[in-house]
Amino acid sequence: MSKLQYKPNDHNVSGVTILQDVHERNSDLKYVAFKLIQLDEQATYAEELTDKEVCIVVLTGKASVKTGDQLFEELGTRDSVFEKKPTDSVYISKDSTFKIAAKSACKIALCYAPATEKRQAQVIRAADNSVEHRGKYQNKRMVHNILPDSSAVSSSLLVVEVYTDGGNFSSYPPHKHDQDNLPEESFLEETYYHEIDPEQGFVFQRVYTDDRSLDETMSVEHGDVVSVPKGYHPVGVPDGYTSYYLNVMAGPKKIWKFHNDPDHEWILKRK
Ligand SMILES: O=C[C@H](O)[C@@H](O)[C@H](O)CC(=O)O
Repeated sequence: MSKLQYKPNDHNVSGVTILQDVHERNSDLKYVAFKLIQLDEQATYAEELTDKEVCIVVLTGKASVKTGDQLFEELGTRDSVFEKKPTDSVYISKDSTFKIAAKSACKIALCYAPATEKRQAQVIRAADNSVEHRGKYQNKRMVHNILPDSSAVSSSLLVVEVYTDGGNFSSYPPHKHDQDNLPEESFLEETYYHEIDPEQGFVFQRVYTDDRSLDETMSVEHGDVVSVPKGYHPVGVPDGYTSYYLNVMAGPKKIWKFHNDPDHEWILKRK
């Protein structure tokens, strides 16, 4: 299996299962870190942040989040990500503590990035997500912008979720953002947390560089994480299945300026 691909764990302690935990010590990532936790009803999970900020995304179920003297309640809008509606999230800054309490069984994504300054904790309600329908032909996909680069909420963190129906590609035509070379291109590392409906499905993801010094093509399954330290990173979805992924991006500057693979950019010119 590719070193970029992470299979889920299932070690449950006191009602909390850390399904995914990708960070700089087990990946080539220096900016982005990602956790996926599953909480049994009434279970709690707490953390102390020092030099990182976090976006807590309530993927499924209902939860509350307490940080300092702020309590964000009634978080979560769906029992499955495949209800295809935005959900609620909470942004928490560096040098903070937080505690998540599960009001129902829930799945929570913890999306981390380095923070340069202390900011106000904020709830990002589902209604605050802008929804984009991108692409045509067989590269149609829907994007929920939780923390786009235009958001003033975070210091360096970008978080989006993407839905791709069967027979389509997303993150396509292949693009990359691995050069700190604005205005041409920004440097943003990325993680993909994948879910597939129905769950026995798989999607193909390729991560590759222009010189092919990195060129990994993966069969990605439900619950897998793929790390993208650099390179192009398209996803293809077989007929009959629906793909969901949650993207976390971060780098030296919170700007998403990507560069399309010139070999494939022509597809954008079709009428
Ligand atoms: O760089 C961003 C990621 O590749 C995805 O979020 C991608 O942009 C989603 C898409 O437009 O297909």
